[in-house]
Amino acid sequence: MHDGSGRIVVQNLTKQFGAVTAVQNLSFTVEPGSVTGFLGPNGAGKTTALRMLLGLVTPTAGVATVNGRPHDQLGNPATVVGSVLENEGFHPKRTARNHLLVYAAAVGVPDQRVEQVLGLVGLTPAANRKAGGFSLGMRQRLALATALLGDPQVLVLDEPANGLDPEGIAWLRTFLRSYAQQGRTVLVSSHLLAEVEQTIDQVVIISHGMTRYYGSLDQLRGSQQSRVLVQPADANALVTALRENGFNQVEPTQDGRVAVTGATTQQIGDLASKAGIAVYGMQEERADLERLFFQLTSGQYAGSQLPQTPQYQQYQQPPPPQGGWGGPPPGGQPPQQQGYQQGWGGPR
Ligand SMILES: Nc1ncnc2c1ncn2[C@@H]1O[C@H](COP(=O)(O)OP(=O)(O)OP(=O)(O)O)[C@@H](O)[C@H]1O
Repeated sequence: MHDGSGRIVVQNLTKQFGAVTAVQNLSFTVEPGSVTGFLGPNGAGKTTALRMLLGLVTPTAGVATVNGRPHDQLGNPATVVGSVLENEGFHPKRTARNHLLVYAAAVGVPDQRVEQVLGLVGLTPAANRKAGGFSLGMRQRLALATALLGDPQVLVLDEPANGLDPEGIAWLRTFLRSYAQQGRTVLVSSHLLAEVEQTIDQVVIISHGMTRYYGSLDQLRGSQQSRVLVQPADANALVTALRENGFNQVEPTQDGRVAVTGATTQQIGDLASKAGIAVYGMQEERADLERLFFQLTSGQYAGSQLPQTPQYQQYQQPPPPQGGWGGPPPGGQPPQQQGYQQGWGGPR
């Protein structure tokens, strides 16, 4: 059984491997009922952070808890947190069902649970096949089935989309969302925002072992000011009219259009109509999340300091454990930038 809420709290977590600081003062909170992406480029410190959360690596400083307790104080951890950290080797000659039966006995759940988890991950038809002949995608499903044996409140998955075909990714997306909708906590790492963008609602972005941003994906998206590209009959007249009405972020483009930031299509349309300027089309540019993700994390490869985009201040304090998804720290403007990360395998 799981007690408490399934909340994950990471506070000032640090891991030093000799001269290498893999994780540096990392703080974030993951609330139940949502899918949270744990994002960062390769080497950002994702796996190390997840391993500390799962009690596999001892922190140099700081603490990571589930339901307010470090992993080693969870009692029977398999019933609280299920994880898939890396592509652990399954015994190649053992069938999927037998593999699960062995682990079911180890975590103290009845054999019937094996049939349930096989069904949950869509592996029932392959239950009697040997894991040695499985594709990467099937091995990932088997790893997930193993993590689900204890019916955990919290799921922690490191790069779960690796090796899955588009159908598998769509399946995983639906599975994780419905898992979270049951009030459970899902934390999924990835180094590709696009891979998890449609699955997650919350995001923790790390780079250089530090949190760069955490909060809602919508808020991150909303922080990117979108532009409207307007095709008017008279570009100069529209620029003048917009500026006269207080819209100063207005630029004519080389193809005769006008790029407007900070105004809605309705505001622009109304204003053009009042000024008697015909408008033949308007196109709203979507916020480019990928670009923002790159901006937040690229310093890692450039060897530079944290990006200092004005609207992203360096994140200083973890938010209080309660009060939703971290979001920006109190008083801060969204999104907050701080210092920074990710695998699959069976139970520990
Ligand atoms: N056992 C270890 N000994 C020394 N350095 C380590 C060890 N484990 C990780 N590191 C280093 O810590 C940093 C973070 O590694 P980590 O594997 O946590 O990053 P990651 O974000 O998971 O990367 P990836 O996406 O490539 O798996 C890297 O520089 C890595 O080389």
